[in-house]
Amino acid sequence: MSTSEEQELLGSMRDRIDAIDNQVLALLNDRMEVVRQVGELKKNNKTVIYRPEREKSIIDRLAKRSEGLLTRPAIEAIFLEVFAISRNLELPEKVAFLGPEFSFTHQAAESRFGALSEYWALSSIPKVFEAVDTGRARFGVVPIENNQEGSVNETIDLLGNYELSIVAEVAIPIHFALASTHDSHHSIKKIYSRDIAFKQCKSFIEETFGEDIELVPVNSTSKAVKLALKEEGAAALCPRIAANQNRLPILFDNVEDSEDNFTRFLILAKDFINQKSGRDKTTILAKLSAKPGALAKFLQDFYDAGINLTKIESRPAKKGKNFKYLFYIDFDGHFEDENVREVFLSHSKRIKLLGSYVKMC
Ligand SMILES: C=C(O[C@@H]1C=C(C(=O)O)C=C[C@H]1O)C(=O)O
Repeated sequence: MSTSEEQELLGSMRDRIDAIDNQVLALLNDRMEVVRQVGELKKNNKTVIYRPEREKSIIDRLAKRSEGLLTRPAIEAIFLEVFAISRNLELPEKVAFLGPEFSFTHQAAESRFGALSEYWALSSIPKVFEAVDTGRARFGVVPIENNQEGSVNETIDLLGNYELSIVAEVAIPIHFALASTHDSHHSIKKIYSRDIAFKQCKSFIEETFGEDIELVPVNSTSKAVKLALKEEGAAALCPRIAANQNRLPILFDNVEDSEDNFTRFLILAKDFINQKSGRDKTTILAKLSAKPGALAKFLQDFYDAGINLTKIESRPAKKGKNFKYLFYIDFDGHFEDENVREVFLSHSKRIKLLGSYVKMC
């Protein structure tokens, strides 16, 4: 094919793409008009805007129906953004998250609430709880666990102290980059980062720098980037996006020890109840008496009801000198499922329901 024929073919294919885009745009506008009407209805009924179980059922249906090149993750990526824009149109809702900007929590929040939502970076997990509790933010996003390092105890304890609900969970892969103004690691004498990042990149640091390196923990990877930008001989271990946003060159990318490094985040709201989606997870806090066998009996009731527990974590109740414990428990199912209701009924005084939500992990 000659160059001019190729140009002509490319031109006609691009014309087809333009025509299809016109249709996609018109259809999206039609969709948004219906969404706006749903929003009106919800406002009149004072019902919640965000319905994760409905969004999941749309993606399930479309993934099953798709006959073209789009895979389920591709459909999910496109439609999660469409939903986020829809919700923003129904009612703009502020999303607080554990900052700073471009933190992993920010990435988790954006994966659910899209590019157009109003975000609010807060400097600590308690501040995110407080913002949602006082109504200054409609949603809060906080980390709950990393699959290499375990639970974020601060989040578990705060779930016990506040009356907030878990609306949804999000897991995102965690990748770290080593960024510095120096173009050789031999010039680097000091690395700034969060404590947890040093732990997750331990082998890389040892193999690259040996003993000859100072690791300086700071509160956030963004702060690490800012310090590394200013200081001679310094580097930051940070999310790639944090380095890029601050124009700090990346020397090594994906330096985490495990390729299988994920962090799970919770989306919190006040006065929020999810309807059943068919694939749900429920989280509770259980306060058990300090009698022998109390935990065994409690867990036996879940087993007898055919409920699959997916996580159990004990936390000190932090009261008195007799060392009582609270148990943070995740299990498959929705609080309205018959078998779950029965277990809840027989332990009503011991259980605090934190939420039932679409199981994503
Ligand atoms: C439009 C709705 O509100 C939100 C937006 C959705 C959408 O764009 O399809 C789906 C569920 C809700 O999170 C709805 O509830 O149907």
